[in-house]
Amino acid sequence: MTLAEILPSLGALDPLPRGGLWPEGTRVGPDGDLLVGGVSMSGVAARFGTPCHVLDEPHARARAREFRAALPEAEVLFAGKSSPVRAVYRWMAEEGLSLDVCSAGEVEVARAAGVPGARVLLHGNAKTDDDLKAALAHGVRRIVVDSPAEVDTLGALCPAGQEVLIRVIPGVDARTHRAITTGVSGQKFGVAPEALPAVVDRIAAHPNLRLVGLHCHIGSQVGRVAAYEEAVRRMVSLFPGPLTTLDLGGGFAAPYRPGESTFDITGLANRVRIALRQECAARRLPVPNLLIEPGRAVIANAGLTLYRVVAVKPGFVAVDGGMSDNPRPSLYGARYAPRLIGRASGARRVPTAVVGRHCEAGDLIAEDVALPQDVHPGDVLAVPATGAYHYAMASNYNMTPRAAVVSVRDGQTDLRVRRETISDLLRRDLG
Ligand SMILES: Cc1ncc(COP(=O)(O)O)c(C=O)c1O
Ligand SMILES: N[C@@H](CCCC[NH3+])C(=O)O
Repeated sequence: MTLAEILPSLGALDPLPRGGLWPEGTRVGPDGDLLVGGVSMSGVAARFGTPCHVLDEPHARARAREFRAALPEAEVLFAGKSSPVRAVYRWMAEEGLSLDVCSAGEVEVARAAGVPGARVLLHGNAKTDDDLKAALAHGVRRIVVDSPAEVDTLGALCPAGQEVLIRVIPGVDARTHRAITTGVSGQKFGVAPEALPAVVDRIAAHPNLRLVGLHCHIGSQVGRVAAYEEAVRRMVSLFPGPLTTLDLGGGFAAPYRPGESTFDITGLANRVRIALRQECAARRLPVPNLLIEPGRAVIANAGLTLYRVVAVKPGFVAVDGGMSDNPRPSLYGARYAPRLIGRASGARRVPTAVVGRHCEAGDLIAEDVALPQDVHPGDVLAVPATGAYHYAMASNYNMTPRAAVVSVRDGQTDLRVRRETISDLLRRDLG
């Protein structure tokens, strides 16, 4: 069936697709409004303005618990870069997750959220002295060394006994977008297997550093469980001797459009657990503590973004945000599934491109989505799956103030990050 054949058969209130795209418990009201966490989304748009990022707190917490339940023997670290919001770091810590950060800024969000350094791990391919100093000042327990030279820089700054891991390139192709494929040679992260022994020796020779394990991260928006199994086997084969820690990184995929599936966390747990035991037994190594660093798979589908329609042309609906709050279409060719909220429409559904307000033809959010033909300026659109790497990667392109972040739960709304103002932006411009 083609889209054109399906469109006229849809009713005035299109059902929400199943499968984890929207936060758990999201409902369509009889008036076409969308209720998330018991809160009216058109009400949120009216009260907080648009664009507005909304996070469903119970959904985020439930996904965090799911990871812990699937891998009770592992330490689950929330990838803080995916949603550097104090409340989110706090929820994750309350659910028993640790935190992975990669900059002084993320360390400070962790500190402000009350996440103790003992539960934080720092990584990054080009950590500045400021990043390292911020981490050490907060007592960050583990730091992932990404290059040979970093051993000396870190060793000179840190106290005796600093726990370190080494990020290694496992040579596993995650088969995701090239810009976020990080487990193969020819990209900037980690130490090649052949360079590993020299880095191990350099750490061993440093009085302040204590090597506890190896780290890898094969990429992001990875759908294949088998890629992680492969990574476990490769990583254990690279162990220079018994180590207490194997950090497999994150990257577990999230659905962005109807029909895409939620990552199989239980499948991951089973296959990784077996691979780890087998590989360690074969090499007569003790089984190390397993660490994983999910970001997107925890928080992406807890989030949605509300936009107001500003302009309409045949085939196009333009909204009051775009690549400044969502650079993912331009970076990775990502596409989303917006829906009209706030009113029911019986108008014919027509294939529509939802585009942003920025000065580039590539500034689009969705192509070929079935929207009612009568969508007009002032309408509100809701876009699911925006909880990860949206607020985190927002920019001020075209001097656009960044959007607010609001969280909802049990009918309650909390403003977590206030909307930026043009005065905020001008204050930095000293003339
Ligand atoms: C080292 C590391 N860990 C964890 C993550 C989290 O990735 P994701 O949000 O895709 O789970 C990233 C980002 O890809 C990363 O670079
Ligand atoms: N920012 C990317 C993923 C990179 C994750 C960080 N290593 C995204 O939105 O898909």
